[in-house]
Amino acid sequence: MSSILRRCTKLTHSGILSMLPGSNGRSCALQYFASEKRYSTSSKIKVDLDSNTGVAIMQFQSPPVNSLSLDFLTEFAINIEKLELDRSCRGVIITSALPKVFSAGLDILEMYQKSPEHYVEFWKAVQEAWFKLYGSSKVTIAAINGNSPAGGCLLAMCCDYRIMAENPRYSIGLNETQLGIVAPFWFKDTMQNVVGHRETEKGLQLGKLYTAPEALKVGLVDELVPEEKVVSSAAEAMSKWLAIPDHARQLSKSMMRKPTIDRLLAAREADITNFVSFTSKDSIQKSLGMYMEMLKKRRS
Ligand SMILES: CCCCCCCCCC/C=C/CC(=O)SCCNC(=O)CCNC(=O)[C@H](O)C(C)(C)COP(=O)(O)OP(=O)(O)OC[C@H]1O[C@@H](n2cnc3c(N)ncnc32)[C@H](O)[C@@H]1OP(=O)(O)O
Repeated sequence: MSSILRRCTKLTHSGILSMLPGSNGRSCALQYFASEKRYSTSSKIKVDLDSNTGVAIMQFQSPPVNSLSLDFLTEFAINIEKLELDRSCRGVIITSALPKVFSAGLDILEMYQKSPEHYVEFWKAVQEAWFKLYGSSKVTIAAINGNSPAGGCLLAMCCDYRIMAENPRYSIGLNETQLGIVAPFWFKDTMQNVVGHRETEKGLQLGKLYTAPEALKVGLVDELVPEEKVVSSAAEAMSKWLAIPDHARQLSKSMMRKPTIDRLLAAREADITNFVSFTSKDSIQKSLGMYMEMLKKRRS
């Protein structure tokens, strides 16, 4: 990994990168990885695995805002599973290829005016993505280079380490209550495991979107770096995590996360039933419809 950083630094200093369109530290890291094995070319997510370092970079590329649709979540779970089974992969960096947004969270359209059967399928995909990422034995680092509300925040919180762009206009948090919906218990558990009980209680009730500096202060993210350095800093952090023997780190991770995973495993079906009956309520549909309208108005 340090070879990646040395190479990035060399290129930046030599000015070669500045001759490339849209070049910056972020693209340097991406270009380096891109020169390695293209792991997957699915439409919404790109994965490149560097066979020398064992580090994969997963880039979300689903315009306009990387919302977590059924298709996106399915692709995501498949990619994480594939990397999990690949013994040559030791770590995964998750980031966005789109400007200003890491992920806008669950795709609201998947929860709006659809059939109960669709809600079941969608929620199973949300659960599956969480099981795969939260339960991954690999080192997972979120390189958060844009806004990351709700489900986007959940994905980031599932990772072992979070690095966010220090842009104060970017925010992250579980803002579900602002939409009139309630984050399920395992979203809450995941947040509580990151920032503790008190901050989760405040954050969840208020549906708080933390600015990048606020997120650092409460421990929702671990580092803030200039936007162009988010991916290279993630690569740097990754090298520290990979210096620990895999078996010892993996057992420690599993020991910390197993109770949280077991809790959803035991309540998987009930959680789906709850989601479907909650989402199907007229009042919830009304709230979601109004929220989508608000997003559109804000744009115009
Ligand atoms: C008792 C308990 C039982 C359990 C019950 C469970 C209940 C369900 C729990 C489900 C939990 C849900 C978690 C979620 O993830 S909900 C999603 C929350 N997401 C948000 O609130 C983010 C909304 N989006 C934004 O704030 C902004 O888009 C942005 C991410 C900051 C980006 O801003 P931007 O200015 O760059 O882009 P913008 O113009 O706003 O958007 C572009 C188009 O994209 C559409 N869009 C945005 N977000 C979503 C989304 N999440 N899903 C679908 N579509 C989205 C937006 O409407 C624009 O569309 P258009 O171009 O105008 O048509």
